[in-house]
Amino acid sequence: MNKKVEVLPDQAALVARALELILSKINVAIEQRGMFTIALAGGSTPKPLYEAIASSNLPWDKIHVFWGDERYVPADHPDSNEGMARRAWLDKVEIPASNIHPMPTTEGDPAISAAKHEQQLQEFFHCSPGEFPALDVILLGMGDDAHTASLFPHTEALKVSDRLITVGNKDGNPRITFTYPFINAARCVIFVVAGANKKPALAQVFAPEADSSTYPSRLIQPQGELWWLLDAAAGSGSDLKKDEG
Ligand SMILES: O=C1O[C@H](COP(=O)(O)O)[C@@H](O)[C@H](O)[C@H]1O
Repeated sequence: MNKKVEVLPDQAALVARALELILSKINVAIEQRGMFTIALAGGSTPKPLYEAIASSNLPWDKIHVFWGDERYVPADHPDSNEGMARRAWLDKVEIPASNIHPMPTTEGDPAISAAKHEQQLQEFFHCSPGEFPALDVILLGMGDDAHTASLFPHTEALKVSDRLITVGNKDGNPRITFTYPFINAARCVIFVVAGANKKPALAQVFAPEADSSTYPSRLIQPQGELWWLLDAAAGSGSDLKKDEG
């Protein structure tokens, strides 16, 4: 793993740096493999980043978009991660509909939806059950409880290591989420974290010893690059262990 930590002065600088990094990964992936695959985060932090990506002139037909987690609601629900990304980015650009790969959420049973998406991913990446394909970029946020994607503290999803997709649990409400080994198979994982409320969780995620079940973002140790992009409110003044690898 090659880990880099950057603390940016404010949210605008955070968005600009994340955009720069993603654009460079798009160029490399398309040059080397002819397409770029990215999984998006939900929540509030990435919205301005998605708006910035939408303003970029990109080869949309070569870009495939997935989600790292989803709330178990239809895409037109205000809580939907897919809905947020569509409004901020995907509805504004000429990306083919077949390049957008949302997590299914309308089957009435989250376990069925998770299994369906697992199969969709296996078909897209031409992989067998038990294989973990590598996305070019997985974008992640982190909650103030140190959850990432929908891998919440002390939930069953944290124990799932034989699948790409599982059912998450946020205070009794189901979510659909990438499993941690699937995230760890990525070529590049980028955390984008903003706000002073994330500071205590970050200190535990970066501590030499702490419990991964209590602080699930600790499980994210990808084979490829790991970037932690923090705004000053989240990252300044902390004794964060910086770059490794
Ligand atoms: O519920 C979620 O929260 C996390 C963190 O969101 P943020 O608004 O605090 O950045 C997010 O990464 C995840 O995708 C989302 O479903």
